[in-house]
Amino acid sequence: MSKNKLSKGQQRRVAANHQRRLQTTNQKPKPDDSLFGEPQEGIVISRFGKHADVEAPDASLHRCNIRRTIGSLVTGDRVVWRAAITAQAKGIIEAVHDRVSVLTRPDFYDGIKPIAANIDQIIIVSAILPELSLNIIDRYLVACETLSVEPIIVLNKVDLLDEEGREFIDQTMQIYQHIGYTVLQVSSYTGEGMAELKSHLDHHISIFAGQSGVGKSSLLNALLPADEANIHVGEVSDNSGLGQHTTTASRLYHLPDGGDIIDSPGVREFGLWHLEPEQVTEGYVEFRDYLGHCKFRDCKHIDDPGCAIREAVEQGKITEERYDNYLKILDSMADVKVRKNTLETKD
Ligand SMILES: Nc1nc2c(ncn2[C@@H]2O[C@H](COP(=O)(O)OP(=O)(O)OP(=O)(O)O)[C@@H](O)[C@H]2O)c(=O)[nH]1
Ligand SMILES: [Zn+2]
Repeated sequence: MSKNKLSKGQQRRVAANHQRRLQTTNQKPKPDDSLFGEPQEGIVISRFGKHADVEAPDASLHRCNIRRTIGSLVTGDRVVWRAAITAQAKGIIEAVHDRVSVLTRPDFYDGIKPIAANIDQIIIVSAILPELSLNIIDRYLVACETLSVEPIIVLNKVDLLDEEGREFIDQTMQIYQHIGYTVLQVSSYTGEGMAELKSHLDHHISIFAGQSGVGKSSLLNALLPADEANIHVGEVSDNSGLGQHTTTASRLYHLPDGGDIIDSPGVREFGLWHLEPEQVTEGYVEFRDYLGHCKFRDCKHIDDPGCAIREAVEQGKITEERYDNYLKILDSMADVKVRKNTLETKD
């Protein structure tokens, strides 16, 4: 046997070593264990780009990198992470726990984008200024029902109402109270109704949803201690009547009287196009008693003969306001679907 040649046994060992090396190099590089502390639990307070701020059980805040294997990570996610040994370095988030709930919004390019995780209550903020839109409230309610997240309707800026206005609002809001929803009338200016709002936020992770300019930031500022309350409040521009989009990054705040609030710029309007019309129907709580009683099994509850829902509307058991918005929601969904398809075929 020549000196340069390997015996069969040596060749096998070399091949086996090579294979082992290949296997190890194919694995994702692991962070150097010596640079990080022990794995611990945490909650994502804010997520931006490639990083996230994680709150440790001792309430300290740590900027972290995110393992590439983690699919999506948003404010409110519960994670397993490890702090960096050196103070300046970033920690690393290694795993995400299953979510109790996830709030999403449609994205023309990415399909559906998560906005916030583990919320158990959505505060639908509305106001008489810029406008009181029952249609938008109904859209949010359907979204809440679909997500199985508890909604609370908060009507802000009641300081602007005179006696007549208050009567009108009381009556209008009864539409929602009659079908079992909690409605709170508040003013972030005068503090009216704020104690009741606080008590509804305790023990929950909530998110404020609502159109620009209804006063979401102002409410949050009023709920937080003065040194934390630096959320920018926008001016309602005179000509459009709509506030500017002033809130930028999504963030979780602990409230001094208990409970957490996630403030997110991504929830100005829930798109409902990724829901099926049946889900909108199911999202109308007061329809539930009548579903299954229509003449036709595939009744769309629009203009079908023998529709139990329409009959209930005619008899005043379901309010016309809610039913009209139901039709509008279905209509707008059809619109957006067409827009989305057009965009997709262009690609
Ligand atoms: N009269 C009155 N005005 C209020 C009240 N709360 C907020 N505003 C005003 O409403 C405008 C909009 O308030 P914001 O808190 O910026 O509204 P927002 O919902 O956070 O708006 P975006 O950040 O654009 O989504 C500001 O001019 C506030 O001063 C209130 O209780 N009463
Ligand atoms: Zn029907």
